[in-house]
Amino acid sequence: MDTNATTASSTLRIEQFPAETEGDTPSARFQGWFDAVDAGFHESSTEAAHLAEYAKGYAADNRVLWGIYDDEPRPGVWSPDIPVATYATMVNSMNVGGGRLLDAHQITAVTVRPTHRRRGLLRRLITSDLEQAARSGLGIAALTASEATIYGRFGFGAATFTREVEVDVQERFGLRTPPAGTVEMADPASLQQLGPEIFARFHARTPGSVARQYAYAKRISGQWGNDKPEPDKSIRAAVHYDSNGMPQGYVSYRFAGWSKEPYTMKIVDLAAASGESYRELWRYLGSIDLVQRISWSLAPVEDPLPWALQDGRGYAAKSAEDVLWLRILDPVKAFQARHYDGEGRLALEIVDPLGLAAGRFLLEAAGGNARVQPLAADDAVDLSVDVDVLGSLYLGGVTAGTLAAAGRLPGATADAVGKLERIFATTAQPYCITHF
Ligand SMILES: CC(=O)SCCNC(=O)CCNC(=O)[C@H](O)C(C)(C)COP(=O)(O)OP(=O)(O)OC[C@H]1O[C@@H](n2cnc3c(N)ncnc32)[C@H](O)[C@@H]1OP(=O)(O)O
Repeated sequence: MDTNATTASSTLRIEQFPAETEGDTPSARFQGWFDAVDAGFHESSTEAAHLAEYAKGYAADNRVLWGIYDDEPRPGVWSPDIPVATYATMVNSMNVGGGRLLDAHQITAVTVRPTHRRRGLLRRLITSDLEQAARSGLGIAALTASEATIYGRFGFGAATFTREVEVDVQERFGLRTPPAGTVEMADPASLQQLGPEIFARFHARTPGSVARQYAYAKRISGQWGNDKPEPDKSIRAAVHYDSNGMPQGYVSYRFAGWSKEPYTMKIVDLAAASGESYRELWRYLGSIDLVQRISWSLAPVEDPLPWALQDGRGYAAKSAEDVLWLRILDPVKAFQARHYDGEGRLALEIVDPLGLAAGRFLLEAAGGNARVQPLAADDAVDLSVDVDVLGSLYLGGVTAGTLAAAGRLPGATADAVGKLERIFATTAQPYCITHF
């Protein structure tokens, strides 16, 4: 795609391209694009030698990169090969309950140069991208947001949350359940292969989980550090095996250093294919000597751990953070894909400022499935819902009653809110430990 757009000072051109490498070297276009992303997120410029690794990973993810280029920069301005705005997309599966997976259109690497902000460049990129994604048949779009105030206007609502927790692992630490299986320390490099295998089973059983991009296996196994694709020797790892000797969970972690008191071990990544494995990994973490606290920034909001501990007060929940923001692109596809714990029949109008999901629909849920049919524009409906509010409701991370109390369902009767709540109610809180 090559779209021209004129501003007061220059002509801006939009390009869409894959992460290309020429042999072992990333293309000049990729280098310029990456430079702009680094600047947008206030990172140091990535060394040329590392770019090839990232380009390889982005190619494996099938990322589509977008750049807006200023072809007529003033003299002395940063190279015209470096875009004034960046944007990227890829498609990965999302667990939508009941073990069902739906492809999600993921948006990432959104930056606009300070000199070009608030001129509508993000709006231009995201509206054009969402239209393309909807046309290509994708039912839902997803992103993780740097700020909570940006994406609601484009139809995204916060849908999953995690908590930062600190667990006291001194004398008071202990689990109520007897040990099951064994936990072994592992060569972190083994997680390059084992990590994704176990994660795939966690993904299959966890509503809200999103499949992971290439970099994850590298980072959890210490082959890549957080800030560069070079080995991170501080990473340690352990694997839980069930009583049949099958690996069921892993944790990778690093020590926060002797200058930080209380002495703290930080979880880098923890994924378990069963509740038992989750508890056993914590039993292991609690047994590490010379450590007083385990910290984890991605604990589930409804964490079983404090209920598994003999002393639940050793578990301190700190801040909560939104992770996935969802945007319905195709209501029929998205709502029919989802699993339903609730039942009911609801006629709803979707209000969508971008028009993509707008319309009236009849949703009938029973036996875990829903049938969704478009209605005529003048058919009666139970209530109107903004598309960003539906994004928040989609996985059951918040109830319609809570959103009504927050004033996010204006004009809806208590009866209609009740219907909406019953249909979308889920027994499990959605949980996503994938950032992208
Ligand atoms: C998925 C991700 O990658 S999240 C990462 C997002 N990127 C960052 O946080 C990096 C730093 N920030 C930036 O690069 C830019 O400020 C961006 C990308 C957030 C916004 O880009 P811009 O081109 O300035 O946005 P644009 O001019 O298209 O604004 C569109 C609308 O969003 C609003 N908006 C843009 N940024 C923000 C913000 N940070 N907070 C609140 N509102 C915002 C604008 O006011 C405008 O509103 P309106 O249409 O109602 O008038």
